[in-house]
Amino acid sequence: MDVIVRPTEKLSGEIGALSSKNYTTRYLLVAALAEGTSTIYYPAHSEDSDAMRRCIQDLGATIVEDDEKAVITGFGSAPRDVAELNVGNAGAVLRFLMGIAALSSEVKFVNTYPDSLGKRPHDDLIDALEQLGVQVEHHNGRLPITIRGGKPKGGRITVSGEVSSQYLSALLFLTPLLPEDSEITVTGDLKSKVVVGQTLEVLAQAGITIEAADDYTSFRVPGQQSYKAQVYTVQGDYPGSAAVLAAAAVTQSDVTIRNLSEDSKQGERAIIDVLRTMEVPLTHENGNVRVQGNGKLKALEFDGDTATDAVLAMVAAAVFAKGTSRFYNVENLRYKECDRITDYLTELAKAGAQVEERQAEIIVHGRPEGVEGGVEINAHYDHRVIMALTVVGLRSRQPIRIKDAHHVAKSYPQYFDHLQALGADVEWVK
Ligand SMILES: O=C(O)C1=C[C@@H](OP(=O)(O)O)[C@@H](O)[C@H](O)C1
Ligand SMILES: C=C(OP(=O)(O)O)C(=O)O
Repeated sequence: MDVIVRPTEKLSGEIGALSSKNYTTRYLLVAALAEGTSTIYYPAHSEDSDAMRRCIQDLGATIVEDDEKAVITGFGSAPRDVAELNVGNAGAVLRFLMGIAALSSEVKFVNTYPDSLGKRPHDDLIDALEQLGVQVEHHNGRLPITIRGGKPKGGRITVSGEVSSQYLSALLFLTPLLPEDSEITVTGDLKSKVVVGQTLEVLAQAGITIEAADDYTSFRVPGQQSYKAQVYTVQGDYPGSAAVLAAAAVTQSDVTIRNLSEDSKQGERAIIDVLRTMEVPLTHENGNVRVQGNGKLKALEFDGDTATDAVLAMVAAAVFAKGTSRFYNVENLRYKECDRITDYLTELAKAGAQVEERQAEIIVHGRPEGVEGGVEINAHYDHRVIMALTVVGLRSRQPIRIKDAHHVAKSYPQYFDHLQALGADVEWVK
């Protein structure tokens, strides 16, 4: 399915934020790793969170769900034997479960998105699991991957943080269940460090003790721990909401998003400060973010690694800013659903944006006068490319057509419904 995005001058109205993807995947996982019954209020419903639901059920968890909550009875430290797991296109789900698969005798992760997740590297996690004596069969560090657990004991593990924080998070979920204590040392410059804070927050809520160095370069994890069954509530999602806020910022708008907590550990809450720095009129009170956009934005410089999943939305806003914006420290955007530097900038340039890439930077020469549009966009299987190009399309002179826009459902299936409710001229077409 494609989406046609037509120029839209005004957006107004109020929506509730979607539920956080990162917290949903984590709560589902820790609930599965507990032996009792946990309740998760307001879990996300999207392809990635459904992938975690499907896989933990395959591994022996039961889930009973209604509109408001998921009630999960876990398998504890003993996942059921399963021949294959299919994580769809979900990177975090894959990496977290590669860790947990070390508790099973043999699990094969299949490759259903050869042109997206199938291209992403997992070498650093494979290397760390091998240090625990786990056997891993892989294709040059990529899917399909078979993990043969063989009862790892724990001990000293070194993991690189250079490419993704998800490898470290995977080890933090696994090691508390091992018979011996573990010492994890992180080498290189840890990317997406803030997301590790979300992992530690959820582990603590699940009753797990971990001693973390302040800079996250080392962790001491006592072994023989057990995850406690708990009641969790999923907060609103900043990365997805960032795209809606960017849309409000580039149009004449009065848009409110509810349920975005001011003290969230999501790094992508930086969208608020970024838009403020860009001089977008905005308030954030009692979890309500209200943007009263006038279409005028000022360029900025920003360390993108602190808000990795909101960078594409920020860049889309910068396309219409006065001046040149620079998003630096973003090399790991190259290892996501697509190469979010080269592929994304190719699509932005097609739409008429003036952008430049460096190995670890995105540079945007803003065009306050708008861009031409009138093109077909390749989504590159990437929900965040789809959301960000939609923002650009709203302020293009000619409509743009985003091919295969259904991949937005990886994290935000209701994205276009939300935009339509705010008055955006967007339409699904076959
Ligand atoms: O741990 C997680 O849930 C995630 C970590 C981040 O990935 P990287 O650590 O690879 O940047 C983020 O981009 C992804 O959407 C979710
Ligand atoms: C990169 C993302 O997800 P993942 O790494 O879990 O596939 C994302 O949601 O933008």
